[in-house]
Amino acid sequence: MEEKVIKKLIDEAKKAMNNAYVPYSNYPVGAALLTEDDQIITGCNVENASYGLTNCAERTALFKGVSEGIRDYKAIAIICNGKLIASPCGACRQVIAEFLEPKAPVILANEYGEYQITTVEQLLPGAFTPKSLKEVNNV
Ligand SMILES: O=c1ccn([C@H]2C[C@H](O)[C@@H](CO)O2)c(=O)[nH]1
Ligand SMILES: [Zn+2]
Repeated sequence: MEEKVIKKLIDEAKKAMNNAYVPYSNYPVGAALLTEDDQIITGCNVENASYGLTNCAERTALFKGVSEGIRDYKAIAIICNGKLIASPCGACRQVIAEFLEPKAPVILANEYGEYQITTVEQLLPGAFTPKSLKEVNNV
């Protein structure tokens, strides 16, 4: 990926992180998806007094995009506050694997602009995906 695009995605994820609704964890997270046609869709985590209803930043971004009719994504950047480099939870890894190719880059960043790049398949090896169901149902 071009450095310029990586930086732009991290920047947009950071802006989304500033909208995080995190009164319970105080742990804001932001995500930015790059669509196949080079649009950027962002999301933040949205918590709830009923804690288990919290929606992570990654899933917010994906559900926003899909609900707007966008299904093809080529990369995602995830950022969290502080020095720690972001790491998506298990639920988000599964949802990312639904919509991004196994080799798609996943950019994990911290607030200071430091980042590392991994892939969907490295985050969730042997993922259960739409392809798994296709082979069984022969569709
Ligand atoms: O990948 C992750 C991991 C955690 N969170 C959120 C959920 C919750 O609001 C807060 C603490 O778990 O961080 C995300 O948004 N994305
Ligand atoms: Zn998550």
